[in-house]
Amino acid sequence: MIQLKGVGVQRSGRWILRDINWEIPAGACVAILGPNGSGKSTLTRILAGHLWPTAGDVRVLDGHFGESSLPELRKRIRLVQAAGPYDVDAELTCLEVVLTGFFSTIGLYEVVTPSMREKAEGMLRHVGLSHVADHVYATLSSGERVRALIARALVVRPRLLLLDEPTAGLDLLAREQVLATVQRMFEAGAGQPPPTTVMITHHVEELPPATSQILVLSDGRPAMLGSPEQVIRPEVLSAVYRCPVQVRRSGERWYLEVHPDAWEGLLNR
Ligand SMILES: Nc1ncnc2c1ncn2[C@@H]1O[C@H](COP(=O)(O)OP(=O)(O)OP(=O)(O)O)[C@@H](O)[C@H]1O
Repeated sequence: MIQLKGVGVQRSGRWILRDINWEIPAGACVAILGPNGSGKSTLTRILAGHLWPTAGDVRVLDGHFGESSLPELRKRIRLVQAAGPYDVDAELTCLEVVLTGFFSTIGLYEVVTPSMREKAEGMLRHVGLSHVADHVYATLSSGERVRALIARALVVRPRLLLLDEPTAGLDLLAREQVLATVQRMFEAGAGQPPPTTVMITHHVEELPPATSQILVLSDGRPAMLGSPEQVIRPEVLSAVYRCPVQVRRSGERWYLEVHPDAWEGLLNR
C-alpha cells in the first residue's frame, strides 16, 4: 500500500526528515508518533501527495510519486486535519458537510443524489452523529466536528486515510469518541473494508487498539519502528521525549507518564 525508501526532506540546508524507510500494508492502522518538531507533519504531507521529498522513493496506493498522476492518486487519499484551518463552510449543516466529501469542496455547490444522501446519512450513523445531522457545523462541539470530518472523508471510501492529530484539544469523552470512531472502522461488521489509516499524534494515549505499527520520529529521524509492544517502552520513549517516562498498558490501550522522580528537574532542562 505504502512504501517509503530513504525518504528525506531538506529545508534551508537542514534535513528536517531523513532516512525514512517504511512499508505499510493495505488495510492496516498505523501511527506516526513523536514530539513537537519531530517531522510528523512533513511526513504526513508527503503521504498525502502535498510535498515532494528531496531524497528517496515514495509509492502510495500502487502509484509511484513521479510516475503516476498525483491528482488521480489524491482522489483516493483523504487527510483530516481537525486543528487545521476550516476546510468546510461552517454554516452548512453537519449532513451537508459530510456531503461535501463527495466533491472535495468547501461549500455544497453540486447536485446531491439520493444515493449520496443515503451514504452520508449512513456515515453519520457510523460515527454516532445522526442526532446532530441537521445542526449547523459551527454549533457542533469540537469532538463532533472531528467526527463529522472523518465521516466526510470516509464517504468516498478512500483507500488511504490520514488523521493528523484528530484528538488534539478534545476533552476525555470527545477524545475517546473519536478513537472509538476510528476503532469501529477496523472491527468486524464495519460494513466495508477499512482504509489504510495513518494516525499522527504526540501521545500514545491517542492510539486506537487497532494500531499495529508505530513509526516514532525524533528530530526528523526514525527513532523506532515496530509494533506497540516493541515501541511503547520506557527505554525508547524516555529518549524520544527527553524525560524519564513510565508506561502503563490497559487492555489494548497505552498510557505514558513522566516518572514521578523526574518532576523536580523538569524546569531545569
Ligand atoms: N519549510 C520549512 N523550512 C524550514 N524548516 C522547516 C520547514 N517546515 C518544517 N520545518 C522544520 O522541520 C521540523 C519538523 O517540522 P514538522 O512540522 O514536520 O514537525 P511535527 O512533528 O509535525 O511538529 P508538531 O508536532 O509541532 O506539529 C521543525 O523543526 C520545523 O521547524
